[in-house]
Amino acid sequence: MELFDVTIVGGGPAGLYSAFYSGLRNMKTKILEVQPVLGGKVNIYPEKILWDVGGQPPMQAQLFVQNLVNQANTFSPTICLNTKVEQIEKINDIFVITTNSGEVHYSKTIIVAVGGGILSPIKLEVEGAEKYEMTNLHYTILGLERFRDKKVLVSGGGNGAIDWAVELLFVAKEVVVIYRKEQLTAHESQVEKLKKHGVQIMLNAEIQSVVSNDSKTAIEKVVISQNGDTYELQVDDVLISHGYNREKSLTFADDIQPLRKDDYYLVSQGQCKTSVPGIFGAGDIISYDDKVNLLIGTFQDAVLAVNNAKKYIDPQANEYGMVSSHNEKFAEKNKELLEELFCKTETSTNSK
Ligand SMILES: Cc1cc2nc3c(=O)[nH]c(=O)nc-3n(C[C@H](O)[C@H](O)[C@H](O)COP(=O)(O)OP(=O)(O)OC[C@H]3O[C@@H](n4cnc5c(N)ncnc54)[C@H](O)[C@@H]3O)c2cc1C
Repeated sequence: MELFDVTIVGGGPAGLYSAFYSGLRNMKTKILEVQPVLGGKVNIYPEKILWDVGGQPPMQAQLFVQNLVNQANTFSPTICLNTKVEQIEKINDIFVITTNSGEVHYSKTIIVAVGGGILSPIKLEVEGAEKYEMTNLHYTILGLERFRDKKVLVSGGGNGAIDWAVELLFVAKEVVVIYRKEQLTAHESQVEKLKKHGVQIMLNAEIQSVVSNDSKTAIEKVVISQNGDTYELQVDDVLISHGYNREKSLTFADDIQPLRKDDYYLVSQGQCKTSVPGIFGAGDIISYDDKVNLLIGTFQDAVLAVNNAKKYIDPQANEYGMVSSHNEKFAEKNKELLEELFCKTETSTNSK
């Protein structure tokens, strides 16, 4: 039986930063992630340019994930992909974690970082729509270039849909947005951008059916109902952003049920502690007053969760860790990085 100090359930931003910080605090760390890749729901929007992560230049989400994964690997945690945690129980002070394949993992503490659970996009409820998923019906943007000079219909009015519509403005020939409600619910500044570009926004509107092209391989027209009327719209591509179904996969044994909100989010008892000693939470899964689910918040949660896990294992441990970058663990790495930097500066000076 290999016993870990911390087992992190979920390899999204909260889990990845927890792994980094846990290594910094000398804890033997493991990440269990259900998907074949790390990064969590940032993988839903790989092309999006992130502007709101403190101190980071604007960068595409896929690069941000790569940076997070590299940082998480700094102290070489054990990482198990394709591993869905199904049940957590506590036996003789050790957490016993069972996965979908029947494997069992053992840990002194747990950090639950499962975000919104296992997400899958809510599909377009139109007969036969699924057969166009291989061609021009999309539930995410994987490569903006694909939409160059196309007429794209975006269905949805929340942040996800409107962020995509704004990105498409730079490549698509035309963007049309339809939304079933009276008002778009996305950030005002993004909605403003659409309006400035003269994007057609149809409210109180829904896709009623789709009409395929002659070869029946792709959607050619979309039939839209709006306020009792019906319209046909010629399209090249259809992008659906109707939210996500969430699988509440993770269960806890009866004697270690953390306090939950809405039967799902773990209610924070302060400092990312849950109501069960030894189980901590970080990122979108943890709920407290005025919580905003953003990337920056996941990092602070992760630090608190890890520091409390450390304290749980070793009550004598320094309560708040240390100013991270002053940690002596970086001394050797700093030397290497500074030498590299010095070499680069020398080479560029010599070549002038
Ligand atoms: C469309 C969209 C755009 C966004 N844009 C921004 C933005 O511009 N700026 C910003 O700051 N934030 C943005 N966010 C929010 C940000 O992505 C989240 O706050 C962040 O990803 C939360 O990280 P997390 O690690 O808590 O959860 P997640 O990213 O959800 O990661 C949780 C991980 O846990 C795994 N998991 C779940 N259940 C299990 C299980 N039982 N066993 C094993 N693994 C499991 C999941 O597969 C996933 O990898 C956006 C979110 C969305 C949906």
